[in-house]
Amino acid sequence: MLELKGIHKYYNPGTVNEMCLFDDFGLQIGKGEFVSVVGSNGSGKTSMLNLICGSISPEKGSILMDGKDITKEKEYKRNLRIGRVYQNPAMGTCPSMTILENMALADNKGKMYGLLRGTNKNRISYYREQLSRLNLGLEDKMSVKVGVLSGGQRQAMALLMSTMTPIDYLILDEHTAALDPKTADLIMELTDQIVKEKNLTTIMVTHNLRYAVEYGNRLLMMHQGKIVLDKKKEEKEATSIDDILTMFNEISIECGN
Ligand SMILES: Nc1ncnc2c1ncn2[C@@H]1O[C@H](COP(=O)(O)OP(=O)(O)OP(=O)(O)O)[C@@H](O)[C@H]1O
Repeated sequence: MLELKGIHKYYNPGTVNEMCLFDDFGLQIGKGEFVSVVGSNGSGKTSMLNLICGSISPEKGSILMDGKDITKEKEYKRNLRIGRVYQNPAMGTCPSMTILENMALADNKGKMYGLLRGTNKNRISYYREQLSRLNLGLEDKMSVKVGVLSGGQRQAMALLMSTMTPIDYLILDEHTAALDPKTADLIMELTDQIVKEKNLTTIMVTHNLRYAVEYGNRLLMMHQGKIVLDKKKEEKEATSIDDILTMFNEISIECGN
């Protein structure tokens, strides 16, 4: 279980640009939940993910992972249990390294001298097997530099790499947003497969309402640092894209946009 309790988050505190994003924000995510998060621009979705991953700290409040307070735990330590895929495919892979080197690096996350240990024969055939799941032919291009791959190919690799070590949580920050519709569908299918196979507790921020409705078992909508909609299981299944759009429109009218 992941818990955010009484979170207060300010940006630029003590300056004329001070902005309070979260004022007593709370959220509980149960083990194995796959939560889709939608919301207006600037509603705090990425900030929430950054707080969970430890990329930013709250001014007040606590973050608990399976009952343990991790509020002060460093990002690199949390990352041993969390996999994260970003919107930009370049974020999850290293362009100047080969596919093989990238896979070895991901495989050895958190270990010392990762690259050397990762290049033994058994592991290479494991990487080949994993890459072949993508159906992109990458298993036959292991010595090619990742920088020459397309965005979709890189994102598929980023997803594979972020879930290679035994993690419990998967954080997806608009991870299909930079991809063409067909490739985005492919990455979404792959995501769903991996989440189910590894029973990962997943938070997926997306502006794609179809994905938000079709995938996962819980749907959150955020607005101005608050959760304004939280639908679980059957209630989520009964929610349509039109329902979410209506809610978006109501929020916009309230804001005068
Ligand atoms: N490092 C920062 N410094 C100052 N303000 C920030 C910083 N990061 C985010 N903000 C502000 O916090 C608010 C929430 O931003 P955040 O990126 O979390 O929203 P979001 O819901 O992910 O938005 P989008 O859908 O546009 O990606 C915005 O008003 C943003 O300008």
